[in-house]
Amino acid sequence: MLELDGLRKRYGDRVALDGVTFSVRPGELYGFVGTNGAGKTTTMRITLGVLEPDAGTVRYQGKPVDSATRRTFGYMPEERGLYPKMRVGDQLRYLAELHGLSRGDADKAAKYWMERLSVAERAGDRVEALSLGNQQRVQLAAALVHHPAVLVLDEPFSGLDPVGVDNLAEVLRERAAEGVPVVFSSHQLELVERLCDSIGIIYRGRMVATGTVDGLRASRAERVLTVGTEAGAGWADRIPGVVSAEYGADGATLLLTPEADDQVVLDAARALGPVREFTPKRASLAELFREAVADHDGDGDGAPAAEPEPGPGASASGAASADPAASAAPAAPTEPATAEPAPTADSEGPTA
Ligand SMILES: Nc1ncnc2c1ncn2[C@@H]1O[C@H](COP(=O)(O)OP(=O)(O)OP(=O)(O)O)[C@@H](O)[C@H]1O
Repeated sequence: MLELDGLRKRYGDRVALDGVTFSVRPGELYGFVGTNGAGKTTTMRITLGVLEPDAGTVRYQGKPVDSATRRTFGYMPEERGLYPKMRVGDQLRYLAELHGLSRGDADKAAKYWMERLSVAERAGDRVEALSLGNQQRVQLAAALVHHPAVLVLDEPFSGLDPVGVDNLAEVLRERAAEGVPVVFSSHQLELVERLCDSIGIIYRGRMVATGTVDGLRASRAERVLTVGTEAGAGWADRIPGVVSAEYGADGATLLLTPEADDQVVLDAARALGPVREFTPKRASLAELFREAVADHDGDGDGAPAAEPEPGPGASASGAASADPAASAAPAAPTEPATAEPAPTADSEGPTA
């Protein structure tokens, strides 16, 4: 199990993380979602030891994570970053060897992941000659090539075409099925809802919700029910637990408290005539996300607070989409895929 416990981080005066706690079980696919600037990248960088927290611990299998354990993790950083001048196949073999694979195993693993992620034809090309989407696939291969025990991926789906999205979703499901804890961040909430066992929502450096989507649905403040009936307006107004009701020609849309007994509502409607429809509305993750964020929004306007501009000295690497439901464009590669030293042969290393 991967456990993040009470992570805190400030950048100057800005509190980026304010006690981030969640855990990812073996075999669990965990979707980490949040508004821009909420703290996802900071959390992931701390998990991989690229950044030190001011407080808090990251544990794997019950022990604080050290650099040896981190070498067994697969990480896809938000800032991307492959060696632009290095050829795709050489790069993957090199990274696999850096993580301890023998030359032969590194070669096999590089070939396997280039096939799986559909970049095998580009094995001999320099990374800089690839389209951004294909660079992204190579970046994913780089995170996967050493058979990681844990996967931490910062917006792995951004910039992929629909085939690439499906391909990666299948790979992540497979890794999870083999018992790997997988955590990834994304602004594509429909995808996260479809794919993930558990979800964490971070807002302004705090976890505002975590659990399964069904669990989050069950704990929401209100439920929505559509009732198809010819009973006239006002029939549901006095039913205990009905917060509000909207009446139309085909029936009513009711807002219920979590404790309300929907069977009481059904009985009341049936007493007035036939009921043709009785449908609880399932909240989408996008709706749950907006509610969770609005509940924790200090200005009380129900809309997510805008991310303030970074202060002097802030990194520009947080560039991403402006909307939680939109996908981010991948950044140009700038740094190596791991926190390892730059290669010495056949490469000029990462550009600054
Ligand atoms: N190097 C830095 N220096 C100063 N402030 C920083 C730095 N990196 C991040 N921050 C700030 O910390 C907060 C969290 O940023 P972080 O990049 O972790 O958010 P995020 O959830 O990954 O955002 P996005 O979805 O936009 O990628 C933001 O307020 C950001 O401006």
